[in-house]
Amino acid sequence: MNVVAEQGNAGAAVSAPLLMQTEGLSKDFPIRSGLLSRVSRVVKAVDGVDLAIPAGRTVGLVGESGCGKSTLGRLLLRVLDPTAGKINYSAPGGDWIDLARVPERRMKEYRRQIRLIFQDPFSSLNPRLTLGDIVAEPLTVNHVAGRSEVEERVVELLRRVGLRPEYRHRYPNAFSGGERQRVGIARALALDPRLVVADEAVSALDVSVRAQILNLLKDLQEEHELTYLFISHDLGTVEYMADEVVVMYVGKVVESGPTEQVFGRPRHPYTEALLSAVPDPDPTGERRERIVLRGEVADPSNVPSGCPFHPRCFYAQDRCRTEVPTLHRTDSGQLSACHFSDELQLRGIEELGAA
Ligand SMILES: Nc1ncnc2c1ncn2[C@@H]1O[C@H](COP(=O)(O)OP(=O)(O)OP(=O)(O)O)[C@@H](O)[C@H]1O
Repeated sequence: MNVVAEQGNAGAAVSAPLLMQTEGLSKDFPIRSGLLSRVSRVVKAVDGVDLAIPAGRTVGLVGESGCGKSTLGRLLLRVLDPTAGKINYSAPGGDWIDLARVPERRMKEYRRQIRLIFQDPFSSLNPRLTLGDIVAEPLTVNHVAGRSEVEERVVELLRRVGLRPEYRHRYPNAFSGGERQRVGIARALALDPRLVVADEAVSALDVSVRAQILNLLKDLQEEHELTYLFISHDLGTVEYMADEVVVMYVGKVVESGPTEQVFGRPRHPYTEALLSAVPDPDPTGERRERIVLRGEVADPSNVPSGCPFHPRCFYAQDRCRTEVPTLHRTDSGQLSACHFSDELQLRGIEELGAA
């Protein structure tokens, strides 16, 4: 196992110690049908993923809906149990622990260190709880603070995320989307985590509110040396947030590397197509050249032969239909799972007209 991400996920020197590194991580969902409930097909939601997350950095995880991003995020804190693979985690004492093999009763300790932020932090919460109760819940459930201390911590957490402490007596329905997400962040921070998995955390917010929340996440990262796995289908947001980016297609990583490099000069046709679909920030500007993604994301229970992207790829050759490409280092340093990664002249975000 690499303990230092000299080459990141990635390519260019990142030289930060790793906080987490998965090896061959996979998650199958068996689908049962019929009277006897037999397994009729298996959805390969995450399929052999090696993901390196450097400490104190942000790794962006992108791909269309259904590519396995959320499943991968949930595997990291064992909300879901993996079917195969390792989740190597650098614990506070410096030991490497394979979270995939930690018994469920011991996961509580690690789930304090790895927290999840959702799109709607209130969807699973009791609407009759006040904001203060909601932020306090991780503290009381984990018995990390006494009654009076909890109150103090809640006030401090609300301040930290830019909410007025007196809001703690109010109920969630009194708050805007941005305020609700600030509460979600306060809850995630309550236990002083080391890794935060943010799953579409700003996707439902208006553009101006989204920018405020992204900046808050960046400030908190600096203050608390946080590490983020930032999951989003919005490449513009990922470009702003992430040091490194990992592109997933049908459960597999198809490209990864430093964000500037991957978005500036992609080495996989799927990344190029995703970039061409980023909305143009200047509506009066020249129309962006669009590489329309043909068809739908492949069915993860019936993955096409050869390269899983070949039925949608404009550059596909015979070889792509039969031979599965492996993730390899390209001549520019990033990783790509395209047979023709070094030959194709794919366009980056500027050439496509987004910058
Ligand atoms: N519990 C489940 N049972 C069966 N299939 C599932 C389950 N959870 C996810 N899947 C399937 O696994 C695949 C990956 O889903 P996942 O939600 O991880 O993708 P995603 O990239 O996060 O997309 P989205 O942004 O829409 O959530 C999809 O085909 C999805 O239908």
